[in-house]
Amino acid sequence: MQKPPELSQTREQITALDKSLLELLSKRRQLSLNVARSKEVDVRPIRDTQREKELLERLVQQGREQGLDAHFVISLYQSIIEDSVLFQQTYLHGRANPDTQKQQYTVAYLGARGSYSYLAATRYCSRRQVAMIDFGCQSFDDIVNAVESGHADYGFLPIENTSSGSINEVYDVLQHTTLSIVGETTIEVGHCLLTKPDSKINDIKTIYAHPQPISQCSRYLSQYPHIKLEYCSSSAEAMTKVIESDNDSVAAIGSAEGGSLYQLVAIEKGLANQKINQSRFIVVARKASAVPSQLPAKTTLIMATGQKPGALVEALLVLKAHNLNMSKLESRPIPGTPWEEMFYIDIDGNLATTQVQQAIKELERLTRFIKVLGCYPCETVKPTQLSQAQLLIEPDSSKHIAAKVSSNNQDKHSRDYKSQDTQLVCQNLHIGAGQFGALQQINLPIDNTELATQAKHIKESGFQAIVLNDLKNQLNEQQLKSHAQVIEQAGLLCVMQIDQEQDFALASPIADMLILAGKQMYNSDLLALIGSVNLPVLLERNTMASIDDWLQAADTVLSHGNQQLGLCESGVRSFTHPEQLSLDLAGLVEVKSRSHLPVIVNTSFSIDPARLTTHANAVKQLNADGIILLKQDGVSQADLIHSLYQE
Ligand SMILES: O=C(O)C(=O)C[C@]1(C(=O)O)C=C[C@@H](O)C=C1
Repeated sequence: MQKPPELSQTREQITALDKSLLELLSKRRQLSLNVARSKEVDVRPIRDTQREKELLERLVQQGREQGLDAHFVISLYQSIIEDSVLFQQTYLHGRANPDTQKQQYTVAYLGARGSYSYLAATRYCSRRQVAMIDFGCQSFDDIVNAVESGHADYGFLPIENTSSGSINEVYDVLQHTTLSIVGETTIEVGHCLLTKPDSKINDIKTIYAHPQPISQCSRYLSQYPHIKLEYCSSSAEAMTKVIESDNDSVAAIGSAEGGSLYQLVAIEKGLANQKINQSRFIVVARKASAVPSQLPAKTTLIMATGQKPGALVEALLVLKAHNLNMSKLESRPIPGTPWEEMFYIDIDGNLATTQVQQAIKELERLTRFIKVLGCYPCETVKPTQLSQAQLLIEPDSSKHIAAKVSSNNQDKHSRDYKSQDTQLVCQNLHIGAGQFGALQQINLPIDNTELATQAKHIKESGFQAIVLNDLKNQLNEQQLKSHAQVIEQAGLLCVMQIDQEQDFALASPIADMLILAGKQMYNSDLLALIGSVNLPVLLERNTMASIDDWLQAADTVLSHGNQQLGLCESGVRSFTHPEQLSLDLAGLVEVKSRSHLPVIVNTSFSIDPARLTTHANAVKQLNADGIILLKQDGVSQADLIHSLYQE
């Protein structure tokens, strides 16, 4: 074997290379700032998931050429993109609130340097590239007082943790404050056992910690029943106790980063019960902030509905009616009024929009008390994923799998195989298991301006998605991508129909959902392909196919892994009117009773537009899980959709 280079020499090379990598990352960050500047001018959303998908796909390919694993490349770039998105958000939020721009912020937080609140505050300031003057406090009330009295610019309050849940005391403090929530930040909480350098785990007799880490590390602590637990008001206080102690038998629970500020070492790591342990903090300030429209925003409300039965449901229906997603609902008792609750609600939406304003106005009529606690940029960056197809499925090996699995095929579509109804979930479109989806099919070709106008009406009419078909004949890749972007900007999902084999490669990287056209129902290669993607798929019945054939084709798809499968009934050829399709309503009932898969009905080719309302309602009565309606020029289908959603 050839003698390897000296270890120290190789390490020097790695050190130099890492420095270059950091320089490149810093340059990339500056470029993303330029992107934010352009988006500020063009008023475009920060997030462009289509661009991210293209970027990831290219990088996976380039990485593969360099011998790098696709999953490694993806996870690396998901972090880089998260940083880029948050950096851009911070920049635009700062531009929209110029009076908050300072060289340094005084920040009030719980505990002292080294506490998790301190780490969250440091992270927040460093992203804003401002110096932080830290103002440690003994309690949440003290934090709020420090900001209200002007001693601090911002206060950091931990609001929830992924393992121990909501932090009730913070909700109680929020009931009475005049402060506004202006931001949020989430940090990874890596609990470690921190000791003086010479301590060993077997020597430890006392552990100091805040009650939250103690509850989050209960499984680890139960291994040492002889160790005494002493509660502290913050993790920083716990660390101080250890460093000030004159013996080596004491330890604290805290982060390795925090511990190093006290010269403590982490002798055990990963103490939390749950592998992913994160805490979300809210940032409060005296003045509310404005969130530019390009940023994903959250609005937090508190309200008291009174004790009338169903009052909360009524209030929540207002949010539903305005298509507002509620990402959190908490209730807390109101001091002095037993059995009455104050509700805390996080809405995904910007207070500046009429949608949110209108909802609040309606809530004001239904509630006894309502207050907006703040509107702020949402800092959760959901990572963009690539489908299996985009991760490049080797065609030969996929055929091999197809042969193997088909011999082990046991009626996967049947209710005997799976008793629960399958539900297709694609953002706000849910099909099956009691949820009804409404999709609008439009005719191509269409130009982007006209598409944007139509998409707006389609959204307003209550549909959740647009279906595009005849792709390859009508559009090139670029046009298809820009159509998908226009549809996404209208807040709708883009469903693409695979009419021929070439459509699959074109549509699967862009679409939110696929429909395999009935004429391809017997194409086993295409069934295998749609069975291998991580995308919801509807399998349309061939106009000549029996229900058995249809369900057998569904089994082929399910056998390849894709369980997000639904069926699409568009009509069958009848002997009475061979030139026109007729909707097989008896077939719909049969397939619903035999299979757990959701069934959506496409009325485009089988129903006379004059009788659409009657037929669409019949389809709903027969337990179909959704409907596809063809767009008709100059005809509004809003009333019809509305009636389908009435119980
Ligand atoms: O290209 C953009 O529009 C960017 O904002 C840059 C970037 C990136 O960092 O690559 C970040 C966010 C977008 O979602 C897509 C890409």
